[in-house]
Amino acid sequence: MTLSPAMPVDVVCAVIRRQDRILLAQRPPGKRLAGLWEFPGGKVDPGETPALALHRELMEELGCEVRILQAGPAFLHEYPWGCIRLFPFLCELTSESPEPQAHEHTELIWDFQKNLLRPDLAPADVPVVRWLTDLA
Ligand SMILES: Nc1nc2c([nH]c(=O)n2[C@H]2C[C@H](O)[C@@H](COP(=O)(O)OP(=O)(O)OP(=O)(O)O)O2)c(=O)[nH]1
Repeated sequence: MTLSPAMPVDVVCAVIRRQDRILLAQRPPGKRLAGLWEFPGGKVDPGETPALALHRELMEELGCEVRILQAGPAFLHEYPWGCIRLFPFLCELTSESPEPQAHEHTELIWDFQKNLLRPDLAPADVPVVRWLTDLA
């Protein structure tokens, strides 16, 4: 008998670009992947589109507003606790947006795109960085 794999959890993330830097956020203690760096975002709620989820999560986590420049392909990643389907969006802050603040993360950094493949990046984000590199 073959078991059907569990349905992946849909997660959106924002690659927010400002000049040649990208915003990275450090996951807080007590959460899965604590201490690793990720692109801000989160789980898509039932009935929500990925784009709506992105705007909601960014307002909750960072208090900022973005314009979506490009939607990437969805990337599947299997963690020991389950599978996620990650929808990346290349974005920029809107001209009226407040500066992003870490409401839920330990720290935020604007890092150069060439530095994103760091060893402490969330593993599911590696293909997102490759997608970004291929866009350039
Ligand atoms: N937001 C975000 N989540 C990511 C990224 N890469 C990655 O593996 N994830 C994972 C971490 C979480 O398991 C899940 C997103 O969940 P979340 O951020 O909404 O909430 P959470 O930490 O409470 O999730 P969890 O511990 O319950 O899994 O996707 C990323 O770049 N951004």
